[in-house]
Amino acid sequence: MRIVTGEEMASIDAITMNKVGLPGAVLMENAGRGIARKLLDHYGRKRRFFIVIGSGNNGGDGFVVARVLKDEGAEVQVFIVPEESRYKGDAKLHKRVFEQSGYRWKYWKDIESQWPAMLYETDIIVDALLGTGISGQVKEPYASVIASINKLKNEIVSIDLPSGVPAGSAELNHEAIKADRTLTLQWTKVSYYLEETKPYYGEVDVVPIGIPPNTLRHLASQRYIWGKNEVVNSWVMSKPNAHKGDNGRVGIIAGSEAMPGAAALAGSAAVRSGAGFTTIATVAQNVPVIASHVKEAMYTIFSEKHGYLAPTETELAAFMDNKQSIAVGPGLGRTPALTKMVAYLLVHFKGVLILDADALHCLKECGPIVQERTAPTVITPHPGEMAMLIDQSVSYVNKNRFEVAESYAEQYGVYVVLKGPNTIVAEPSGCISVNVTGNAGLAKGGSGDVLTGMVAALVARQRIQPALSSAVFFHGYAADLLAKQRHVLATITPSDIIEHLPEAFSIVDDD
Ligand SMILES: NC(=O)C1=CN([C@@H]2O[C@H](COP(=O)(O)OP(=O)(O)OC[C@H]3O[C@@H](n4cnc5c(N)ncnc54)[C@H](O)[C@@H]3O)[C@@H](O)[C@H]2O)[C@@H](O)CC1
Ligand SMILES: [K+]
Repeated sequence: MRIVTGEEMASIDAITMNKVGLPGAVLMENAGRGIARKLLDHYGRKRRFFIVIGSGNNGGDGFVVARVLKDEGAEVQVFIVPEESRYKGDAKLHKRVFEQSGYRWKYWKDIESQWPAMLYETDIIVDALLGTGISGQVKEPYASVIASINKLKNEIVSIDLPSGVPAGSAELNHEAIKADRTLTLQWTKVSYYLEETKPYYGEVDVVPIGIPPNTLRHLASQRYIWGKNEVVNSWVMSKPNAHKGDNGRVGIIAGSEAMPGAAALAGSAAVRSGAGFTTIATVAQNVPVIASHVKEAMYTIFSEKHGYLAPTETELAAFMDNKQSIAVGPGLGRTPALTKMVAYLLVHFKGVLILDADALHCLKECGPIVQERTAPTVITPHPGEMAMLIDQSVSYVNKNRFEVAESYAEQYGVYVVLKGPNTIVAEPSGCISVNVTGNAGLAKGGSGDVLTGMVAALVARQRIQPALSSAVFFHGYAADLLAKQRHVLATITPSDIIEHLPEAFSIVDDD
């Protein structure tokens, strides 16, 4: 399933009309009919609908919804916001079809004074005011209509996207409809995955409108959702006669004297995610405590300085030998020795190198080596770490997640796993996949260490992009499984996530 901006949606609509030959009025009929069907399925015919219609094609969809609901015997009132003369093209056509079907609309401004009382008797408000065609601040009379609707307690269902919310960005300096439910057309829009605009959408359901998939080849951007189907379809099953070496040799460099837990979580997650061999490199005093938690791992003791890892090049060279992937970072602390270690691994390690947590802070100094590296490099920043890497604020990163992840991945030739709600995986090619699993129970120290261990295990035996996207999926999916058992998300711990990985992985049925 793709994720699009308003401009991309308009260009695909145009290609469908002009190149494929499916008229816009048919797409609008499909859109309105699909939405009416969902409304009837969800709310039934006995509910009363109040449809508010704007002057663009989103309003045109509103006329189709109104006609189909009336055809089906539902109680519907229709109000248009602009002057009648403003309707053009397909919206004008469907306004006429609505009228010729014997149905009537009223001007919003004529009922404005009585509408709170009218709406008191109305169950559901359908918002067909503005769609993907909005530009800039919402102008009058739409701004006042939106503000009035938001004051009501009625259930609000938006067509395509909540009116006033831009499709492709989180630029929102004005009031927009706060929908309970959004029935989005054909594909979800970028703003649904951004922290600032997501809450406006409410629950989202996708309504196909008949755009042929081959039109997608005209899109330059590649953003898509990585869901259960993608995980299952891309999963490479273990061979029935596999031996340990076939399941990947994974190295985890983690844990200073004060932070043994980070190494235990990352190591344990790698083991639980099916790594054939997991070796944890840490300070000597950590080994007994970590080993009591991660019995299956092997241990390498690195030289240290004041409780922080400071390995020699010989120690690093020996550790790298034979490994498909190495993750560096959890619980290491930011020391000059860490920067040296990261630089050495970037140059000399030929497998997949995963840089997380403290190791990310070395990247600014190591930029040119990262660009020159030919083996795959993965970085797993949370928004704060990403902001540090590009010298921007966290709010800038949150508002521009797609662009930030994509441009960093392209500039440095790395895979970026930008964490947060709807974690993004950006490939060096610019291709982006978005995760839809997970919940607030994951917002805890240690949860990133678990993901790092999972990533290290999966990249060691699967292709890199599906491995990253699927690791993120399983991490969130385990949290979703736990959420079904617990009423309070706050009680979910990173260790619980590790324990639930077998249940999460069972969707790929790898016996
Ligand atoms: N043929 C098509 O292109 C299809 C489009 N569809 C619908 O059409 C929508 C896009 O249609 P449009 O491009 O006509 O745009 P919209 O319906 O989103 O709105 C554009 C209208 O709003 C006005 N407007 C723009 N910015 C504004 C602002 N800041 N404040 C107040 N008014 C503003 C414009 O003057 C124009 O009248 C989609 O969201 C979808 O609902 C669907 O019917 C499927 C087919
Ligand atoms: K809308």
